[in-house]
Amino acid sequence: MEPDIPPPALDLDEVTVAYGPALALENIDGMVAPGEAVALIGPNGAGKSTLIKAVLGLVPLASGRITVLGTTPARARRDVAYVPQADTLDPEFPISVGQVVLMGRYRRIGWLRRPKAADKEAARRALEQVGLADRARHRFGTLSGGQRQRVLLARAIAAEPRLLLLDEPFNGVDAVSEQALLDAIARLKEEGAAVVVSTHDLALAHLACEEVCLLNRRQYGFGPTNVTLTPDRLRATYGGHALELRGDRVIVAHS
Ligand SMILES: Nc1ncnc2c1ncn2[C@@H]1O[C@H](COP(=O)(O)OP(=O)(O)OP(=O)(O)O)[C@@H](O)[C@H]1O
Repeated sequence: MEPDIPPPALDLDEVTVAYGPALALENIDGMVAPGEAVALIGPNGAGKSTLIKAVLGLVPLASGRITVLGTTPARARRDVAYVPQADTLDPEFPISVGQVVLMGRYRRIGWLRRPKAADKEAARRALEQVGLADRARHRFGTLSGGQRQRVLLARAIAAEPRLLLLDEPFNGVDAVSEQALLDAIARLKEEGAAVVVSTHDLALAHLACEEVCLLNRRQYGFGPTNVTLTPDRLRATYGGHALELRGDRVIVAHS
């Protein structure tokens, strides 16, 4: 008998998305294996968030196909976690850090059931993994932006995802939070989860991602980071936008 080969965590097949008459994404093609991370890199408005929303099944495709964990985005949803940009959760919302993380369990336990001891333990461990175990009782809104981002990552970790989607998680976070985020991504990959991260931070792509997808409505490259993330390809992707190149490595790309 053939050994069972796990399906790709994510398979993009000629993915095209339109908002009315305007194409936001055109013919995006690529694959992410379990245990691997891909960085989505491109200027503002390139379609990175749109691609993440399409993988979540939140925007319809004009053509092409997205397969998540061997099935449709809607069917795979339970095994997919999403970390939005930290400023999308109202910091004034009167909820504790522990409660935010516990929300990650609800897709598994159902919104109407009470969390069990195992769920609370999973939430506690997730918070520990992002280095914020001592903040469980603090109000979410009292944390710094970087700490809030880590809490949202802990919520995603608590969901035990097989595919994790992160939308610009390193925007404006402090060095400690950045390292905590990198460590948590590394651990998830070790456990076999795949990670998709949209970012402007090219150093992060080099550090954490085996693959990159260069995006500006259409695809300017999708492949192993060390051969795909070249200055020439980046210039093409960013068009007229400013790039900061140090030596032959691109450290920061502004847009
Ligand atoms: N709901 C929408 N309706 C119409 N157009 C949209 C909608 N959402 C995004 N767009 C447009 O689609 C394009 C891609 O936007 P998207 O937010 O996916 O880019 P992005 O790469 O994530 O940018 P950013 O880095 O600024 O978040 C942009 O031109 C944007 O204006």
